[in-house]
Amino acid sequence: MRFDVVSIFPEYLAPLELSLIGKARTDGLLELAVHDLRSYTQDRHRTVDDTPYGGGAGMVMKPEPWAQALEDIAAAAPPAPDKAAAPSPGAAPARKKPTLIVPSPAGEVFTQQLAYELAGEDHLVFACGRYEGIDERVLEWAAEQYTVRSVSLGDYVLNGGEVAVLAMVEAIGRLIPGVVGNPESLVEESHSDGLLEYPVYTKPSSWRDRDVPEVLLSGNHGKIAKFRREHQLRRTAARRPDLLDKLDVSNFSKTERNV
Ligand SMILES: CN1CCN(Cc2ccc(Cn3ccc4ccc(-c5n[nH]c(N)c5C#N)cc43)cc2)CC1
Repeated sequence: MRFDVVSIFPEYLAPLELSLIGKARTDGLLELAVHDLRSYTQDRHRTVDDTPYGGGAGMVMKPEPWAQALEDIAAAAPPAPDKAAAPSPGAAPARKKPTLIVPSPAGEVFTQQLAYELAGEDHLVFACGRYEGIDERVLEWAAEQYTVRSVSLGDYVLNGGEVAVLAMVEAIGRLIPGVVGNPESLVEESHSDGLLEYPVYTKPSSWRDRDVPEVLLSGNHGKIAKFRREHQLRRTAARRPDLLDKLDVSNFSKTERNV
């Protein structure tokens, strides 16, 4: 998997050099390059924005620097075969388009399911907009050589796409085999089974007069699993009832439905 990120604030992406993603890069499990959009400008002021057509507050990001950057990145990327394309005898193997993720408050919401989907891609390119956004024609033009997806981190307003890209790269990168030491820890995660995760505890077993639930010290794995499942359901019902609506509760046991 290769990640390319374009931003006018490349230093914003420095945290991706740390921790799991940083180690995965060092170990060659993934590639990640951050590009300064201003290096694709042609004027001496390195201009990336201008006033919006139709009026309105703020500035809009000019299309040309984005086109230069995205052409450069697509051209530099090693060709990935399109495994889904039917081979045609005598023709060059079909190249899979890289995916361009454009963070936006107006995008489809980023979910764990989308993280899994994107973790299966060979090449993800992230366009971090700023100001009031990127000229819409860039997304239209980019569709010739990219699969373009506008994605939102959630229903709140940020000042640009960098924070969203930090979250998305971490959520996607950790799903790449080998990045997370113990793949088991990817199985029982919030949202992986549609429920929020259960509460976790560690030593000491008694802390400031608060004890770890006895069942967790029992060694009875059946009871522990039951305790954890019940607390997943309780927590989800209390904090995210919307997730329960999406689940097929017919495969819940009677007691689970009454938790
Ligand atoms: C006329 N007005 C009408 C209101 N719009 C709305 C608006 C448009 C951009 C911005 C700032 N910004 C620029 C690039 C960029 C990328 C992602 C996000 C973002 N915010 N929240 C998420 N979950 C995000 C993600 N992912 C924000 C961004 C702020 C507010 C502006 C134009």
